[in-house]
Amino acid sequence: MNKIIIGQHYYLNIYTKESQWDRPDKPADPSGNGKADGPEEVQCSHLLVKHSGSRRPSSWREENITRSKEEALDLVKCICDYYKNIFLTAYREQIASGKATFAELASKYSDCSSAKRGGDLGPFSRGAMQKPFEQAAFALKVGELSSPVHTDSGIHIIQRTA
Ligand SMILES: O=C(O)CN(Cc1ccccc1)C(=O)c1nc(-c2ccccc2)[nH]c1C(=O)O
Repeated sequence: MNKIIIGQHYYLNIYTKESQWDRPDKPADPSGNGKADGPEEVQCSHLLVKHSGSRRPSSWREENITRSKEEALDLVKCICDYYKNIFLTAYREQIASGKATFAELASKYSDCSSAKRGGDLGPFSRGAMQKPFEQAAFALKVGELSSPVHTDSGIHIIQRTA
């Protein structure tokens, strides 16, 4: 039987109407979809760099991918820095079109078949992608760029677009 202590504060989630004694460790989700654990669906673009340890070390760019995992990580970091540098130094109108910059990089360098669509993967829910990719994608805010994400397919940079 829970003890009621007169005068002790409790916390009410005004969206889900749930109450709790402990102070919440993250803001309530205003979308009111009843789940405090973020959006149900996100849309992302990504740039995949495969390596010799990838599950399928082949792509539209290169029939037989032999670069090492370390070389792939260096490449991803270099593309990431290049993109962030353009993004940060660009004027407001160019930042508004920053997505096009990401799409250009993905269409040039990504080993994923989505390169033809500037890396766009379309909207997806939890359970659709490899776990490391899903965790990173759902932790991004719209417009944000991930750090390098490792999956069985290779190493990704992910940009959440919606
Ligand atoms: O991992 C594998 O065994 C082979 N795959 C999976 C795959 C292959 C073709 C189309 C889509 C996915 C890939 O290597 C792969 N994974 C992705 C991928 C991984 C995570 C998120 C989005 C795409 N793209 C590709 C691709 O060739 O185009």
